Amino acid sequence: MLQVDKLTKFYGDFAAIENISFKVPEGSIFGFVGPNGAGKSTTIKILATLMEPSSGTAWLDGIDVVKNPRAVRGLLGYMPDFFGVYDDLKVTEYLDFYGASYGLAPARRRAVIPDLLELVDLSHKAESYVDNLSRGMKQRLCLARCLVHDPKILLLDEPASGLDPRARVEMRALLRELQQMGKTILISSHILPELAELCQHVGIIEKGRLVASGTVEEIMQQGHYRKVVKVRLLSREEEAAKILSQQPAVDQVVVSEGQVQAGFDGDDAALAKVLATLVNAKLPVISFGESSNNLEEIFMRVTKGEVN
Ligand SMILES: Nc1ncnc2c1ncn2[C@@H]1O[C@H](COP(=O)(O)OP(=O)(O)OP(=O)(O)O)[C@@H](O)[C@H]1O
Repeated sequence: MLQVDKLTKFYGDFAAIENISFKVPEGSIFGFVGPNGAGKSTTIKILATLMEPSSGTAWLDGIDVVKNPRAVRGLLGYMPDFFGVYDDLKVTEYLDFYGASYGLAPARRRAVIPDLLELVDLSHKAESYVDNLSRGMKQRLCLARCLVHDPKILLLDEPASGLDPRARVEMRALLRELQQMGKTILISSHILPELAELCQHVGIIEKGRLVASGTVEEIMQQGHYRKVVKVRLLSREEEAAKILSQQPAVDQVVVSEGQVQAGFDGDDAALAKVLATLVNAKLPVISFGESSNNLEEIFMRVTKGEVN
């Protein structure tokens, strides 16, 4: 469990973050979303004990990051948003170096490194020089490095930045695997749809302030966001649009690009009734679902200052 309480950080007179509070339940993935310069890296560096806050604090597994940074370090794995240069260091040597830094005995390091390389799919690169790896491979190696001491909590600052679509999918799969291994994960990103799919909880930060946090569902309730429902049909879209606009909790029905889209303000049971109505009218429905871009829509509205 990770708990952040009224965290504030000034650089001189400038407040990079102000009064940030949120909780990440044990074993869950928390998406920390915000535009460039919003204060994500500053927050993560404080959690990683690399920087002290001006006020407020955070607890990792109940341990205060300000009062007891040494104890916290053993619990966390931190992946920064950029890499250093590692001349003449092979992949295995790199992990061995980090293992030694964490105080792992040589025998333990020899046992753990092949497992880590297998986890991040780099076994075939064990004897390659780090500088010769592709960007995606370097990101995965950096993730392996965070895991060398088997931390409970991972703080990942834009782990998918600069990756191509395939490498992003692979990174997501890897993060899911780590969650299944029981890790609690905080991941920052501005790639919103991919976070919506991966994270159970999100926090949206803008200009140093947390403007929304909770599950995507909770954020939608807090801000009175409507869901967006999309329906694809073989034909008779106009008829479907008419039926939809007569349903309670449905508004702003539009037909575009062969599908019907509508705003919807209700729970899952109400949504199931809407689908049943379309099917009972014998409309040829191919697919019916909520927009996968909900988080993106929320983010755009929240950071435009339309709410809060
Ligand atoms: N050492 C520093 N001294 C002064 N200002 C800083 C320092 N580090 C960061 N800032 C400023 O604090 C604000 C927050 O920066 P931070 O790096 O935390 O944002 P971020 O959300 O991680 O952005 P990005 O996604 O671009 O990394 C920015 O305005 C940045 O310019």
